[in-house]
Amino acid sequence: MRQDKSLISRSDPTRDLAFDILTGIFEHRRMLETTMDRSSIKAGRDRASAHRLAATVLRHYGSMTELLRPLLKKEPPVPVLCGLLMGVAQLRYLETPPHAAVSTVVALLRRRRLTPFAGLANAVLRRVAREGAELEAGLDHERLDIPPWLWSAWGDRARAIAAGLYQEAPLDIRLKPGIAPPMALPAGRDMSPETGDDTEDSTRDDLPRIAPRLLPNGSARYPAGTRVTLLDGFEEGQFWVQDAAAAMPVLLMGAVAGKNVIDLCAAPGGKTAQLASQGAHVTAVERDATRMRFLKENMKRLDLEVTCVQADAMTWRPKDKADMVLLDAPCSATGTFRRHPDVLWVKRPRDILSLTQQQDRLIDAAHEMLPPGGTMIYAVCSLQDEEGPDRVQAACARGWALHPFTEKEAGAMSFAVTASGCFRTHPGMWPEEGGLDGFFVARLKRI
Ligand SMILES: C[S@@+](CC[C@H](N)C(=O)[O-])C[C@H]1O[C@@H](n2cnc3c(N)ncnc32)[C@H](O)[C@@H]1O
Repeated sequence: MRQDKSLISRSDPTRDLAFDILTGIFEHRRMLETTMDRSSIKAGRDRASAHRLAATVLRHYGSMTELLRPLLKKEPPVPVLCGLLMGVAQLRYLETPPHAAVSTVVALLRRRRLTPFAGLANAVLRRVAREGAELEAGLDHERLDIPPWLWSAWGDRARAIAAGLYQEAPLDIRLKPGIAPPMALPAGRDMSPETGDDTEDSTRDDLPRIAPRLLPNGSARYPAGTRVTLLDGFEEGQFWVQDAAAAMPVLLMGAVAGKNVIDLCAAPGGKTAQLASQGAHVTAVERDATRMRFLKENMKRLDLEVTCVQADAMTWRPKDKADMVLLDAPCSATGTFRRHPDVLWVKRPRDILSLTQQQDRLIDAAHEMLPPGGTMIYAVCSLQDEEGPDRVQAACARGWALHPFTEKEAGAMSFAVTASGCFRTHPGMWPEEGGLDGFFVARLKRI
């Protein structure tokens, strides 16, 4: 295949940013959003395309690495592998024309002072372009695309969970009571094809709109890629972003109107908004100053009144005991891999241990915020037993009793109620409705 010289010299913000994201993850364990935030590339279309390319590599990382194995005499340096994987992703999944997929990666490696590997990349990617289907035959994608430590930790749930990896997550919102969900612009039609900037309002007004899907738990669901800030009613504070599974901890609290609820670990405030919009008197506690600022901005946009406390929930105590505590604890977030496929490759087993220690301390702190008989809802967006059922079991030896959920309480998601009465979802569930994030929720009563 002839190399296109014009592509070699041209700048390529999409692939540059995707490469920075991937090397950030695999060389420095830096989360994808951190690289996006730091990037000087600002055009919306470049950022969206870079995100899509990097996320495609992350979703297929294991199987694409395996596909490359017979074509490489030895393991290449990490940045070279990242470049090669970008090429394979474009060839196998993104329908990029082969000459463009190959030449742009070769050009990228040259720009990044990896010229000695340009010939290798050219030869390897040309073979993938020709023989990709045969090279891929027989690979167990689900098994390979989940890091081995997570696959074994998920046990017999692993294959079902992994099935959720290949579907980009939709956009879910929750609406304030009495508000109808707005129509949306089709994803990708909201930016100018020339500049990548947001389209003018007047241009947008001419585009056709699509209706959301109304989920049985009251969430409204839009196709992946829909931009929430462009939905009518966003500025007016009529709704907020929240995955359908993330809405369940508050829905499982039952009637909260008029109750004093302490919302521990509250930012950016999805659950705070749910509680406040249902009439609870909410005290939102958040340790991180920047995240607390987001929470306050969100409550202002939504016109919801909430008492905000910037403090460490491990040491902060309320003047009066609460009627209920919601503890949405910091966790590994492995349940969010559809939206954040980087969690799979950034998190390590040792992170789990440190998180479980924090979770236990926060559960103990919540104990002191409730009267005897008071209820805490414990939630994590983690798929790990250590952060879910094991924490509940440990709490039951320290002054708590599990108060099981009934299937009726879980409504349309009764399938997620476990034998012990906890609530547990994973990304492979509810495929007919477009999938769910992974969440674990338990109701504990202070003894
Ligand atoms: C899973 S997120 C919470 C999501 C939030 N409940 C929502 O629904 O939008 C966990 C939050 O806990 C905060 N956090 C972690 N440790 C904390 C602590 N010791 N005290 C208070 N907040 C903490 C983090 O800064 C983060 O914002």
